Amino acid sequence: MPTEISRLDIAAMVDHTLLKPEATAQDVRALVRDAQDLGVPHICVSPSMLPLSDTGDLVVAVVAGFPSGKHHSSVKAAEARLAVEQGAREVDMVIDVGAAIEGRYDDVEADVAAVREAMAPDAALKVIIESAALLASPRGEEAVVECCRAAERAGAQFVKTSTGFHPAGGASEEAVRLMAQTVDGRLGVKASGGIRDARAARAMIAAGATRLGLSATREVLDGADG
Ligand SMILES: O=C[C@H](O)COP(=O)(O)O
Repeated sequence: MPTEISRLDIAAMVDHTLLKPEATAQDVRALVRDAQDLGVPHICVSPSMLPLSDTGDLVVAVVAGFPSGKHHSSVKAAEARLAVEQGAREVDMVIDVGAAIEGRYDDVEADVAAVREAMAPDAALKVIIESAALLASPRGEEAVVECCRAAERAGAQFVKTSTGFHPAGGASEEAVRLMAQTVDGRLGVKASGGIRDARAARAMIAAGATRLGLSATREVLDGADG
């Protein structure tokens, strides 16, 4: 295990995340305070929580088409546009996983492109491919690789493993490694879903993750001390 990955290294990669349906405005205020207290640079929240105040230097990410990805592309695009207008600097969109399972990668690309075009050029787009569901599907690794390629062709800045809400599971080292090999440094790779301790976080970074989506940020960072 690469113990040379320090707490600071991990913290710099974290999107401190609150996407639970029952989240309140008070919970989001606590998320912002936690992020500032823990020294993480980004937070990730649901669209209805915007606009936020008193976020200081925090980069705000908002999800679109979350969590099913089964929204019309124009709806995902409208969510992304509004989020950026309301102060988000990053958008985490969910693909239509069923389209990928059917091998309709051009449709995946068009969906991502619609969202990318709706966003200001300097805002970053992350594309959630629900890697555990794709790896469990008949096309397996091909679907992961082709979705990463579709995201890149459509102009995304990151590929992201998981919503954290899919029954197939969240991030795995296998998925992160495959995604990182596919984008080969041209895009970032965000590992998210089920990362609960420092050991898992370090394993994801060693596999090629450049960003971590965590709701258990405090537990992960506390475990990375020393
Ligand atoms: O996008 C981020 C995920 O929803 C976070 O998942 P988690 O609650 O399993 O850390």
